[in-house]
Amino acid sequence: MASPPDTSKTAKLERCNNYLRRVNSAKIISASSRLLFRASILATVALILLFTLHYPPLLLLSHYSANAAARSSHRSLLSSDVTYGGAAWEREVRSSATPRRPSGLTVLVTGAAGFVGTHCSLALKKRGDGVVGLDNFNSYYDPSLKRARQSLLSRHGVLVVDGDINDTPLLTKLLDVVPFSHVLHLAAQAGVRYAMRNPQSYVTSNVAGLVALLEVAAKHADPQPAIVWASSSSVYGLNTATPFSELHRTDRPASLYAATKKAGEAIAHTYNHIYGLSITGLRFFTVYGPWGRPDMAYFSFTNNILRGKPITLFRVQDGTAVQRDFTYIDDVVKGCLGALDTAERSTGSGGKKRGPAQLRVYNLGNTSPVPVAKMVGILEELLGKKAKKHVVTLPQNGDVPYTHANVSMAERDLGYRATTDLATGLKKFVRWYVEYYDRKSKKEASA
Ligand SMILES: O=C(O)[C@H]1O[C@H](OP(=O)(O)OP(=O)(O)OC[C@H]2O[C@@H](n3ccc(=O)[nH]c3=O)[C@H](O)[C@@H]2O)[C@H](O)[C@@H](O)[C@H]1O
Repeated sequence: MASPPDTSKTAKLERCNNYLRRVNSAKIISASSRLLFRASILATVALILLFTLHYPPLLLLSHYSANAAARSSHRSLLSSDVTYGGAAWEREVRSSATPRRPSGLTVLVTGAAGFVGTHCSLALKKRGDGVVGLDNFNSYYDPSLKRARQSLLSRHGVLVVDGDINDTPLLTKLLDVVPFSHVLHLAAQAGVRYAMRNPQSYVTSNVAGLVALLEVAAKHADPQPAIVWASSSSVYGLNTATPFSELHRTDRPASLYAATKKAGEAIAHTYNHIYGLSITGLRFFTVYGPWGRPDMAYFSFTNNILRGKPITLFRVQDGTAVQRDFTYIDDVVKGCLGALDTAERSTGSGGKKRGPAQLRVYNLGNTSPVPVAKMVGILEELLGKKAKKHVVTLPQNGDVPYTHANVSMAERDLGYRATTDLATGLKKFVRWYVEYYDRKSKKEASA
C-alpha cells in the first residue's frame, strides 16, 4: 500500500502563503480604505466649498422657516435679502405695517413688487396706511424691474419681504408679527398665453398659493384679516353677452389662466362659507400703465417698435378686430382701495366661523373696448415710429376676441369710476418707459 504523501511541508507553505495573502490583502484593504476615507473627506470639503460659493445665504445666514423648497422654486438663492425672522426683521415688518393716520388700515400686499401690487402699496402708504409687501421675485419677466419697484417702495417706507405665498411658515410668521386688518392678494402667475407653455406655474401660484394664504388667514390669523384679491376678466371666457356683468356665466374659461382664476373664485366661496373669511374678488380688465408688465402687448409692442422689430397682431377668424377693455392702472388702484375700504370684517377665529361673512366679486374695467390695432396706432404716434405689423388669425392660444366690462356694481359699492382713456394712459406709460430705460442704460454704461 502506498504511503500517503507527506503534505506537512506543503501544508506549512500553504498556511504561510495564506497568512501572507491575508496580511497583504489586509494592508491593501486598510490602505485603500485610508485612501477612500481621505478622498471622501476631500470630496465633502470640496462639496461644502462649492455649496458655500453657490448658496452663501443658506449656510452663512440664519434662516427662518423649514419650507425652503417652496421658496427656492421661484427665486434666486443668491439674492442677499433672503433672511427673515429675528428681532431686527420683526421690527422692520412692524414699522412698515404701522399706519400713520388714525384708523388706518394694516395691509399685507402679496405680489407687492408686481405691477398692480407696487401701485397699490404706494397709494396705501401715501394715504397713511401700514403696508408690508411679499413677493417671490420670480423670473417670469425681468426680475430687475421688480427689484426697481422694490427700491421705489423702500424709498416710500414699504418693506417687501422676499418670499413665496406657498411658504406657510413665512405667512404664519408674518401674520403672527402683525395683526393685519386686510390682505390685498395680488401675487399670481399672470399671462393668458404663457399658460400653454408652463401650466404648472398657474396651479402653483393661483390655486395652491391662494389656498395656502387662505388657510393661514382662516385658521391661524387672529383677528382674521379681510381678503381682497385679483381675479380676472378672463373668467368670462367664451361668454358672448356684453358688456360682461358679474351676473353672466363664467363656467367656460378659454385658457388655463382663466380656469385657475375661476377656481380661485370657487375657493374663495369655500373659505367664506366654512371659515367666515370676508373675501372680495376683483376682475381686472387688461390693466396697463407706468411700471407695467413687459409680457403684456402694449409693453412688448413699445419695445419692438422702438427697436424696429416686427410685432404680431391677432385678428379674429371672421376678419374682425381683437378688442380689449384696456384699463389704466390709477383707475384700478382706486378700485382696489375702494374694495379694501368697504370690506367688512371676517367673522371667524381660530378656524371657526362665528357668523355669515361678506363675499363679493366686481369687474374693474374701463367700459370702452379698443381694437388692439388702434392701441398700436396710438403707440406709433407717441413713439414717432411705425410698427412692422405681422397680422395673423388668432391662434388657439387661450385668447378671447373681445372684453368689455360692465362696472355698475363696482360704481355702486366701491365708488369706482374709470376716468382715463387709452390715449391718455398710454402717453403716461410711454413717458415712464423712455425715462426708465434711459436711466437704466446710463446706469449700466457707467457701471
Ligand atoms: O384682463 C385680464 O384678465 C388679463 O389681461 C391681460 O391679458 P390680455 O388681455 O391678453 O393682455 P395682453 O397680453 O396685453 O394682450 C392684449 C391684446 O393684445 C393681443 N395680442 C397680444 C400679443 C400679441 O403678440 N399680439 C396681440 O395681438 C391679445 O390678443 C389681446 O387682445 C393680462 O396679461 C392677464 O394677466 C390678465 O390680467
